[in-house]
Amino acid sequence: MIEMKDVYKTYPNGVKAIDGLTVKVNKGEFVYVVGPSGAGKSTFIKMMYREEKASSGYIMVNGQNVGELKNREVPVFRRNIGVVFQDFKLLPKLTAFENVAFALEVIEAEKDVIKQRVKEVLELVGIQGREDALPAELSGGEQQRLSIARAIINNPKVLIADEPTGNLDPETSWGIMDVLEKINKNGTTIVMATHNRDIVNTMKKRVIAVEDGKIIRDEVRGEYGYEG
Ligand SMILES: Nc1ncnc2c1ncn2[C@@H]1O[C@H](COP(=O)(O)OP(=O)(O)OP(=O)(O)O)[C@@H](O)[C@H]1O
Repeated sequence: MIEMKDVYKTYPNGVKAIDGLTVKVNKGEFVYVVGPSGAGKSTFIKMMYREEKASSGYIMVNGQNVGELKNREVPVFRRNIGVVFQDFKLLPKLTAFENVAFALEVIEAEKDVIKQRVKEVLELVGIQGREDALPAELSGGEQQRLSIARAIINNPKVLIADEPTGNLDPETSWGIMDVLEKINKNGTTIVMATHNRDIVNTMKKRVIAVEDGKIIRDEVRGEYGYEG
């Protein structure tokens, strides 16, 4: 599903963010990526959806060699990858419905299909009935649910989340984790970078710890493992 081999990433300013990384994530897994600030977590996961290009090494995602993708092939490649961010990145002038429908309009799905599918995903994430709300009219937790709905509208094989609970209080964060669990149970592979110790320690899933651009720990039922 996701495979990286001997991957390096140096940013144009000379920062070595990823320094020889090899890993495999199988279909249906739920993986936490942990590590100190600046360790390279975001860079690691951004390379999975070609937001950042590796400087060298081999990256395979959903059967596609990411390094060989031409720029014009990236949008189609990304249809099979949903992405969720800490700050939601919703379009502020569009309603909840429109934010989610957008990805289906791009692929010219029929109106009825769009309506039905948006209804399904809003229900799945638990914000049915809020179709007409603007993002600013939703709570932080609701906005994150909406951004998850947008990420899964195309039924992606992989969902990548970069600190999805980073802006949310603990109780709201648990609600988001329930939604991600449900999506994972439906067969979607999830990779989630997080600083949330409680969530990682409670959920007992695979934990990959990154430090100085390298994987220093990879455990099947791991713990967060950092103080503070
Ligand atoms: N676009 C960029 N240009 C230059 N350097 C960058 C860029 N993005 C990240 N870096 C640097 O690469 C290193 C790894 O950053 P990255 O964001 O991947 O870490 P992180 O583990 O996700 O950190 P955090 O937990 O704070 O989000 C850091 O030294 C960072 O300053």
